[in-house]
Amino acid sequence: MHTKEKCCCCSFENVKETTDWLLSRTRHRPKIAVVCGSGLGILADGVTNKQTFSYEDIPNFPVSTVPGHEGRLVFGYVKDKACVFMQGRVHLYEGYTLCKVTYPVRIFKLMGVETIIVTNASGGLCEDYKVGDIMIIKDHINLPGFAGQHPLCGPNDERFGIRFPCMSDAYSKDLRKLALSVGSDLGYSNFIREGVYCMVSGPNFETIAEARMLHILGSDSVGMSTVPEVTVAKHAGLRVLGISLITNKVSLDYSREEKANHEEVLETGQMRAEMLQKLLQTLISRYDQLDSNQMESLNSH
Ligand SMILES: O=P(O)(O)O[C@@H]1C[C@H](O)[C@@H](CO)O1
Ligand code: HPA
Repeated sequence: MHTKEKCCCCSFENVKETTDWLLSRTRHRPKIAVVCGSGLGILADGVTNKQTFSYEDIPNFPVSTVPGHEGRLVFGYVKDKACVFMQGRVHLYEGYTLCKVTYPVRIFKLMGVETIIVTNASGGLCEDYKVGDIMIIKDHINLPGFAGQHPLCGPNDERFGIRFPCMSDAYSKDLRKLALSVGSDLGYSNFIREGVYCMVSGPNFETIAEARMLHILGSDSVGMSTVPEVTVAKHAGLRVLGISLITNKVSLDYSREEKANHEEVLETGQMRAEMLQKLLQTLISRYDQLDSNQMESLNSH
C-alpha cells in the first residue's frame, strides 16, 4: 500500500469541497477559464454580469502575495461565453507547493470548464523579440520538472487524470491557429509571435550564463509560471491556450546594460493590456469556430 501523501490540502475531496462552495454561491457555469499573469488583471475588466470572490474568502484557495496579482476570481460573460478569470495567480517561489499552485485548475475542471487560457509575463530570449510582443505559446520546457518539482509527482488520483499524460500536444493547435488569425485580423501581425516558453522557479531573474543556456536549449522566452498549470490542465483533459507577453528583453550579452526588474514587467503589462484584452475578447467571441469546419478556412501561419 502506498502511504506517501501528496499534500495535506489538495486531495480530490478538498478540490470538490472548494468547487461545491463556489457552485453554491454562484449561478455562473463557466466553460472557459482565463489565468491573468503579472500586471494583466485588466483582462477580466470587460466581463459582464460580473461576480467576484476574493481568494482569501474561498476555502483552501491559494492567496497571491505578489504585486500585480490582485487575488480575485471573477465570473462573468465575454460576449455570450460564460467565463471565469483568475485575476492573479500564485507561484512556486512564493513558497506554495505545485499542487497548491495548480489547485484552481482542478476546481475549474470540476466546475465544467473545458478550455483554459493561461497568460503570463516573460522575458524575451529570442534576438528579434521586442518588449511588448505577444507570444502564442507553441510548447514549453518544464525546467523545475527536470529537478523533480512537478505538480503530478506523488500518488496519481485517476479522477483527475491518467498516471502518464502525453505533453507533446499540450497547447491546442486549433486554439493557436485561431489566436494567430484573430491577431492578424486585429492588425497585430508585426508584434505577434509563436514560440517556446521555458519555466524557471525564480524568484531571481536569470544570470547571463543561464539565459544563454536556456536560449541554446530552444527557449524563446523565460518566466516563472504557467507550465505547472498547463501540465495539470492537460492531465485533466482541458483544451489549453498559452499567451505570453514579452515584458522585458533578457540580457544574453555581458556588455548589455539592461537589468530585469518587476516594475518594467508591470509597466509593459499596462502598455499592452488593452490590446491583449481585445485579442482575448475577440478570440473568445469566435470560439465556436473551433468546433465547426470554419477552422479549415483560417489563415495558416
Ligand atoms: O505570473 P507571471 O508568470 O505572469 O509573473 C511573472 C514571473 C514573476 O512572477 C514576475 C516577475 O516580474 O512576473
Ligand atoms: N525572467 C523570468 N521571469 C520573468 C521575466 C524574466 O526575464 N520577465 C517576466 N517574468
